[in-house]
Amino acid sequence: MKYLHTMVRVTNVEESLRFYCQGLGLEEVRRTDNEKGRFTLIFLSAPGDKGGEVELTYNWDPDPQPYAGGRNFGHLAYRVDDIYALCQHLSDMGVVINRPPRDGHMAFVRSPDGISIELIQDGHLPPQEPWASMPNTGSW
Ligand SMILES: C[C@@H](O)C(=O)SC[C@H](NC(=O)CC[C@H](N)C(=O)O)C(=O)NCC(=O)O
Ligand code: NI
Repeated sequence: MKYLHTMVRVTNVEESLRFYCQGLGLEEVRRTDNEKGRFTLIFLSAPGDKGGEVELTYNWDPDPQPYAGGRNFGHLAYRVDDIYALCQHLSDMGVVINRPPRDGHMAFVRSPDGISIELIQDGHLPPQEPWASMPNTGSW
């Protein structure tokens, strides 16, 4: 058995690609438009990591039920090279750093649709300003 992907439903393709690609650095590997089902699937993966993909599902017609994550879904986790630089980049793009990387090891942000994303850097780094003093803005 091989892990393939995690599917998340998105309400806005452009905003989602701005977050997942321009923000996190994922790349679009393929896309399918389904005229009959009236939806688009966009598969993203981290550069050089053909293992786990994220499948963004965009339904062309608004869903009668707003997408509200159940407590049974936790997060998508990525190992990153420089957690401080990535969080600064995301913050500069207007992404809220819900849980700043105080210990230089782990941070949490959310996608435009509220999907929790865990960022992990191997090895603990000393706290670096300003993240070390940044309030924890998330409800974790
Ligand atoms: C391509 C393969 O990886 C899929 O996941 S297709 C699964 C299929 N997706 C859809 O029909 C997308 C549109 C649908 N309205 C939706 O929002 O899911 C499917 O069976 N989806 C049902 C599900 O619960 O995943
Ligand atoms: Ni799928």
